[in-house]
Amino acid sequence: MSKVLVSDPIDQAGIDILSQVATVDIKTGLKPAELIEIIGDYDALMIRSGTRVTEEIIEAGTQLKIIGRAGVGVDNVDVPAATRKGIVVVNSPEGNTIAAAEHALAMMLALSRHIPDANVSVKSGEWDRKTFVGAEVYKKTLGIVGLGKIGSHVASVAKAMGMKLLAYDPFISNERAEQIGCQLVELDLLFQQADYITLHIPKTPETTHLINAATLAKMKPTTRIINCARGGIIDEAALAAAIKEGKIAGAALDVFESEPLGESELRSLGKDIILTPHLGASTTEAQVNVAIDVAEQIRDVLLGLPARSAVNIPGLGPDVLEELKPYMQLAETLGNLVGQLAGGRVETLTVRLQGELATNKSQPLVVASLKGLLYQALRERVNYVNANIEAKERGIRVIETRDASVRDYAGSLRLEATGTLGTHSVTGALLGEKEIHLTDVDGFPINVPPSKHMLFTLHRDMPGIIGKLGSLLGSFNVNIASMQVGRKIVRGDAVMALSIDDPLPDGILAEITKVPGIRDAYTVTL
Ligand SMILES: NC(=O)C1=CN([C@@H]2O[C@H](COP(=O)(O)OP(=O)(O)OC[C@H]3O[C@@H](n4cnc5c(N)ncnc54)[C@H](O)[C@@H]3O)[C@@H](O)[C@H]2O)C=CC1
Ligand SMILES: O=C(O)CCC(=O)C(=O)O
Repeated sequence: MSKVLVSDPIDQAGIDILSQVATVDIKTGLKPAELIEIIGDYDALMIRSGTRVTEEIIEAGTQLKIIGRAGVGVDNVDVPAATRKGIVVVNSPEGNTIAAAEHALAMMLALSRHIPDANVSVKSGEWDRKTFVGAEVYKKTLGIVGLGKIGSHVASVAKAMGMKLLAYDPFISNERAEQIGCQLVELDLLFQQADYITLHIPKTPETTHLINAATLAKMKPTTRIINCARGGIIDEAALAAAIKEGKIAGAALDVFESEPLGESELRSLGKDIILTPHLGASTTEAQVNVAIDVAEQIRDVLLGLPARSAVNIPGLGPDVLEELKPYMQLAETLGNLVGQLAGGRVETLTVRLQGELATNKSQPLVVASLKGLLYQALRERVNYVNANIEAKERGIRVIETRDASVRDYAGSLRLEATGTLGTHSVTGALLGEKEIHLTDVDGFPINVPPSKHMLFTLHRDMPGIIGKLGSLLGSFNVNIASMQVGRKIVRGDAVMALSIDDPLPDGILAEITKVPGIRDAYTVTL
């Protein structure tokens, strides 16, 4: 019989499901070394946010087939390490949406009316009605950063409370925002105008310290911030200073840069701050939902069935998967690339399946393309199962076309993304069994393997331009690994594709477009 280790408190409903197919051991509060010592005995690990599943733990899990995260965020799991070992990582994308949204709303109201401190005051025998005069949320402006599942629910309740809604989410369409009753605005405007700011975004390199001394300085002295998303999106030292100096009115935090919260200035800010110990998902209902959702997936995977919310491995039949696997990687890479070239908000993605891919069997490649396209927005939380729904929610129209007559390669894939900043296209194929090559960018033929950091330029094909670009990059200490020019006619327009060793330093793109003859430059990280 399989063995499952449950290392965080999980609702009994989940344990009951696991017990149908496995021996279940519940061992909470294990230290990393203790977990490493025992994990080798288990086929599955079920966690909440308390267990950090590091690469070391994954390496020690020699029998592990699946890691189940009873919740949304999988940032406490080293997903790439699990993927490398062929371990499925599953989560529950929707089981705690309402709980987290309600917690954010409760925090907003509690902060406005000083409920926690007033409660403590009465319980200690006082009757102080002066200290706790609050503010109404009615007719105030709520700025929602991240209009996904939780942000959208917060929006609909806040609307009913008479609040004006601004939102910032670069991956959501205006139509979708309007449906929810929000006006999409740039982040700076949201910071300047909002009376309340609530964060509902993942923690990514782009969102880390999104709230910092500089952005706090843009806010009104009456602004209150709520973070029930992830610790680290707010620079806690800068927040504490801003509250102390009266630059903003207060904050309510459920999540912290380091959890459990240790010594922190945040604890000393009195009634202007509310702190809860990562309780967003802690409702009876949500805990039942996520426990069932994840336990069912663990049971299925242990029975050899696909998982419905795998964040790393598609829930497709193994035979189809085996055949399409190299092309799935191609589709994801092209989706990620074309999304970054298009920039802004993508409205339409056209996927053309060419040559031997022009069959119904290749449909998963459309999903894989979408997964790649959405990677910048959702990181490891977009998967083959939710990519379609996530695209639909963002108002992205997907057009699928087939052309069996294209025979340059056995099979190739062309993606075209149209968005608020224009249209871009990329084509790719496999060389040999699985070596990915980009064969066309924006209609210009090239033949380069994608690399982690790339730079593309659109320029006039004229003498000296390559040298100038090379010297400019050199002056910024950017090392070029390879470079290729694609052109249709001599001295016409051309595309240059460069693989570079490191990400481009800030500000250099603007310098590149100042080089005479270079019209546009794009940098991507794959
Ligand atoms: N406190 C708690 O106990 C809980 C916390 N969470 C956290 O709440 C957050 C939101 O969860 P969901 O709404 O379920 O996720 P979601 O994926 O439905 O929504 C996230 C939204 O953020 C947007 N986004 C991504 N990068 C962005 C950026 N740089 N700027 C603005 N928007 C950006 C995405 O387009 C997406 O619409 C996650 O971080 C999740 O881990 C979720 C449940 C419980
Ligand atoms: O498991 C928990 O209580 C935390 C939930 C959470 O943060 C999430 O689902 O992302």
